[in-house]
Amino acid sequence: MGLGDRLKQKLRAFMERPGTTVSLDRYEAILPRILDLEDELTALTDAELTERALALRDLVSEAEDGQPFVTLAEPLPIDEQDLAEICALGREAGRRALGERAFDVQLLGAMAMLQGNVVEMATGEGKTLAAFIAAFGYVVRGSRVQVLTVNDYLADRDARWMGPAYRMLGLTVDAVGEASGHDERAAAYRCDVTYVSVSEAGFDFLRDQLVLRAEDAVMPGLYTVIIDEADSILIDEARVPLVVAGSLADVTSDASAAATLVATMRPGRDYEVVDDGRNVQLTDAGAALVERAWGGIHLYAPDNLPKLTAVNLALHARALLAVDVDYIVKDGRIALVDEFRGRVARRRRWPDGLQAAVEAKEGLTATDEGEILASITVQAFIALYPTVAGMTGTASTIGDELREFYRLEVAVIPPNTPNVRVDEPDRVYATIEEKEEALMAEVAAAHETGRPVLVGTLDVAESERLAAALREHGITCTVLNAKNDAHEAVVIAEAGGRGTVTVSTQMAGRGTDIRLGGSDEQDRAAIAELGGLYVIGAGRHDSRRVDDQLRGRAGRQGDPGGSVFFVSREDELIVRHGDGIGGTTAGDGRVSGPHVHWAVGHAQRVAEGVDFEIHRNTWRYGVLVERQRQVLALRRKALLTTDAAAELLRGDTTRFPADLDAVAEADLPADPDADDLAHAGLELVTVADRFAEVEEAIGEQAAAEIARQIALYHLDRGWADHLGMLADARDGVHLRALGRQDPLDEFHRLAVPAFNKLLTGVDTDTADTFMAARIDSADWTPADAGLERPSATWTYMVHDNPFGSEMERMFANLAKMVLGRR
Ligand SMILES: Nc1ncnc2c1ncn2[C@@H]1O[C@H](COP(=O)(O)OP(=O)(O)OP(=O)(O)O)[C@@H](O)[C@H]1O
Repeated sequence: MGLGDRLKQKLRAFMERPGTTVSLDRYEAILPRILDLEDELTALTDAELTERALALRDLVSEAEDGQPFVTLAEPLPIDEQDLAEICALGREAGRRALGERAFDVQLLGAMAMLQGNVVEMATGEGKTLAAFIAAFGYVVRGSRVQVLTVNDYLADRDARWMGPAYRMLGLTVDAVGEASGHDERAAAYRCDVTYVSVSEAGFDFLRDQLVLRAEDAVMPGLYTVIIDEADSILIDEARVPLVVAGSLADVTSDASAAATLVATMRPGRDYEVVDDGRNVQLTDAGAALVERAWGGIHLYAPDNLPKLTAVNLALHARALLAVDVDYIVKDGRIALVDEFRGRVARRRRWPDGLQAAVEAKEGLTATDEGEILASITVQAFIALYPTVAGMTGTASTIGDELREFYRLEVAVIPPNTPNVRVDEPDRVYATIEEKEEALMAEVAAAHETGRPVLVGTLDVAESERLAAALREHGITCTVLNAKNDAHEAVVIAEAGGRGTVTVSTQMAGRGTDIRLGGSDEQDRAAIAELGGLYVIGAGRHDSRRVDDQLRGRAGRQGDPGGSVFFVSREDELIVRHGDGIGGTTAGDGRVSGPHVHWAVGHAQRVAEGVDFEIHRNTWRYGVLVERQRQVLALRRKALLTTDAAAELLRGDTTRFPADLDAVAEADLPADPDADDLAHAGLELVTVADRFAEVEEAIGEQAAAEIARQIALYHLDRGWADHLGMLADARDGVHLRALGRQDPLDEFHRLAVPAFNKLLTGVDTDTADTFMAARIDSADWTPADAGLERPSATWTYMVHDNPFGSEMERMFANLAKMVLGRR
């Protein structure tokens, strides 16, 4: 079966997937038992309640030879009785300490999370409290818990907010943020429950992989993780590599010269945008222009590869990345915009020189990208936790991905109060202009009545354009986007007020709590009477989840509300994946017909299918590297915590010359072996003998420490080189894919022997360094032999390569073939 057939089969399976979710029957049956227990618990004093929770923990200790508060590699299993007891205690602590008694649906959510599921709970249904109960449950079953959030703010907020309830149950809790120092981090991770953003946790994990003394690591290990906004972290960010980079990289580039040159080029003549706007290539005329401008060079000569790369990157930056869509310029820096959240994506960079190309395009100073010292994708990082649970408002459409990539199931929790929001069918127009005209009229009509309106847009530029148009129509509105996020809290607080019109990017779509009647909710009843918040989407996103999150801003906790999306045939999603969508067009541009709505949904499903395939494909590349990383991590841990390096030297019988000065003077062939050395009359000594001498001179412990530091240096150096090599190999492999070899097989053919060489290389390099050095004091470090470690200076996330590949185009065409036209 060829690659194409395999892809076709997979895509078909994806399109025909069953939407199964976890049954809640079992958990519902426990609810009465929780009520009974609750009666008992309300009679206790606070101190007695704490005692009761601690008694649960003691059960684990007893099972583990009476050790107090043990942390197990995996939590003990949780049966019905445990679930009931945990939920009753959690509910009671929440009621007393926070003034919030968990609703039944929150308990269902907590129980489902305690069984290692991802729960879908609608906006405002109180996921924070449900997660607290689940976290408590995992701790009393012997685990430590990290609650992963999407940012520092939420980690801090939730740890503070839930803190009193945890403490009432005898648990310790803390948060880690970017500003936390080393000792604070170490202490926070040793609490029973730690709230931390996924990036901070990932960076700490990576930095721990680079420490030179075991006691400098901040994380005591990875146990249970509960993931907030699970779809966002597990799917949208899954492919993002977290990176720790060092300062020794050589940064010379032609970025700025290339940017100047490319700015003079004309689209169509000098370069072409291809693949539905996902790729760009130089024409012959363009290449000739570059060659002339750079003094008659031959651009495609191997020596000029760096120049060709610089031109290609500059073209990408110019033609495919747009300011106020993909990034904004803020305070003299490029800030990437997160496509799913509409926010500035903090600490994100484009990979492989693209960042520098965009900086050059905007006339900014290039920021250093450094050499990658350690790296892990979000998905691989999450996979390291033995126990995973999560929660989000939108999980049911990604059940398959969660199952395939994480072996997680989704439990859909019903809302506490039924959802009465009215979701109208999409309104489809022929052109963007007609669509926006109709959207204006819809906003104006709703605004006239005083009903609050939230207009959702796809990017910063669109939000600004629509806001300006609304103002021209005499409608006052507030804009919320990555550029003016400083006033977010105020804007959101008032977005549900009478007559308020808010134009926002996806920023308003997740985690924002829009209250009817504005912050004081004074007008609440009247606004509810008007129909509640009206969400109007200016276009559909590639992912249904983003649209659903936007809709979810209306109709929260049983409020009235409404939503509708406006779509045009010219929208990017429809152009790329919609196949025209059919229908007949009325005088105002409105398109109608039996298949129009189906066609819009179809375009979105194709986009999602493409994304899934790319995710799966990048993951296949990542699997091998991740396995290598794990092997290396074990090796490193052994070096760090045992005297493995000293053992190695002690047992090494390779002979080296005893007197290094004599070697310089001896008459030797280019690459001498031991025989050559002996022949030249040099005295030889084995590594083992030399090591014994050094031990004698500076003490066993000091010698072992020096051996350790040399080995760690070579291991880390080798890994950084390996990562660099793999990145280059991947690019090369894709070129080779055109030559019909399976690129993944090719990649493995390169990566496997390189890694094996790395592992053996560490041992020989360690011996070489040791023998070449003159170690006469315990203070000796590898830096004395010129082996400088790059300091782990930067942490960042690599932004998904935005420009398309052969692969993506292929998937999109296949998806269309598989789905067919109706
Ligand atoms: N059992 C409860 N009793 C009373 N109030 C509650 C209860 N549970 C949650 N709340 C309140 O509901 C609001 C929403 O809670 P929370 O922020 O946890 O929701 P969420 O599910 O995380 O929403 P989002 O999807 O917007 O993040 C909060 O103001 C919280 O205090």
